[in-house]
Amino acid sequence: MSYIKFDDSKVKKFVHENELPEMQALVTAADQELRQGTGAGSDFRDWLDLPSTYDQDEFSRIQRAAEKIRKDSEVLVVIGIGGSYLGAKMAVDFLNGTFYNTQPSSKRRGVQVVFAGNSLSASYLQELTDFIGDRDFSINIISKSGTTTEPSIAFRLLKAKLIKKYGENEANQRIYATTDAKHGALRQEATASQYETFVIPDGVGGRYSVLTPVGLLPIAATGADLNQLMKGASDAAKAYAVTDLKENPAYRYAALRNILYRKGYSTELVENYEPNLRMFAEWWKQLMGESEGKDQKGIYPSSANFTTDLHSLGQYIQEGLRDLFETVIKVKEPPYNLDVPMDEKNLDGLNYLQGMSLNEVNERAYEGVVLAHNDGGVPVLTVEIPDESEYSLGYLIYFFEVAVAISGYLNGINPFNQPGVEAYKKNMFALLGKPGYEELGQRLNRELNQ
Ligand SMILES: O=P(O)(O)OC[C@H]1O[C@H](O)[C@H](O)[C@@H](O)[C@@H]1O
Repeated sequence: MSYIKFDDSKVKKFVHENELPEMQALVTAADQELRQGTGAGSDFRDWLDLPSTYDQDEFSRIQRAAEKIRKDSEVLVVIGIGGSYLGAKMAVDFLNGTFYNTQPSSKRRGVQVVFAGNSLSASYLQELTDFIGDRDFSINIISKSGTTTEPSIAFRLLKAKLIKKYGENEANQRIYATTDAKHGALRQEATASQYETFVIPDGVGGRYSVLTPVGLLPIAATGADLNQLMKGASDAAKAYAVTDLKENPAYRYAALRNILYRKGYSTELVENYEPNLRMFAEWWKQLMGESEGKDQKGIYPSSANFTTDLHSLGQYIQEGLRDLFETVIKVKEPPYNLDVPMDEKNLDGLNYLQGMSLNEVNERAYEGVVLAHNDGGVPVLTVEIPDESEYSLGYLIYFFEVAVAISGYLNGINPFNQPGVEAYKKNMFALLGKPGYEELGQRLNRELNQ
């Protein structure tokens, strides 16, 4: 029995029964490319075995650092963007719930965790600085390259606040740098200022890095169980190492989304029925979008939060352009449940739900939505995890990581690079007057003034 329940019954109408078995040969070939390193981008496959081969010493150091942060800080500011942001944020929200940061400290397992360096908004940074106020805080700066503009600017500003409060020596002991083992500006600064550092392994790209120190330190700062997280991922690594599509739901998911894509279903909406999974979709969008959107092709990864968006996007999903398919991430047993209360007056007419639990209502909503969207021409896949534990999250992360790698090879692209993200950066540098970009700057300014 698979730990994750993958339900593909609601794509049957859209996929002929021969199609999946006919994908087996291609999936087997993609699996070989991935496992034997014969596919494109093979230098970036170290996430595959990471859940069982990670550096135990560093893992213990992360836990000790998290303990120190929990003792000497009320707030941890995590600075990073893209893969150096989304995984940690997604996991912190998933494991701790929507109101974690606003809970009184007596109810929280760890420190408040806030994120910076994921936009260029001055207002956001000012509000975040005000949120910290005079309270004790630490910084975890995360950047693989060490040169990304957004986190670098945020780090300058927040480091200045830290130094002002504690002086340079103590400030340096409150800065934790997660970066490349040897290269990059952040590595240089960390060495010079003697920050405690953690390594983003060479063979792990940003969007595959949540189970490295990138995600692990912020997650540990909330008091979550890292061992269980890694155990879930390593059990998934074993479960999803089989090539047979009948036995491997992650590969089946990859194959089905490729079958659907070839039929013109070019947008995938990942959906949830639990608000603490909102950020999961954001993490998933980077994983899918940067992995697959290249060579002028790829499924467009999008998301919706239910039942919220049934009252906004619901109309489009039901009756708009028929190029959508949905992947629902479902939690079998959410951490809490409530009964719908009885109301004597029954003015809202809801007494027929009396005694029913809210989770049951949510479940009926899910079932109703799947059938309605199916009738409207939308294929629906469901990925169900038993609960919101660390173990389940580790399992789920690995499910999507291995699925997108296979899916990318099925679609004939390199799932591990992201050349396209450089284009805007070059333009931005040129427009900001960065040395070395003068010629491009002149051309862009002429274009802007036309
Ligand atoms: O960790 P960093 O080097 O700062 O990179 C952060 C992010 O920025 C880049 O633009 C890439 O598109 C992402 O793949 C990466 O995760």
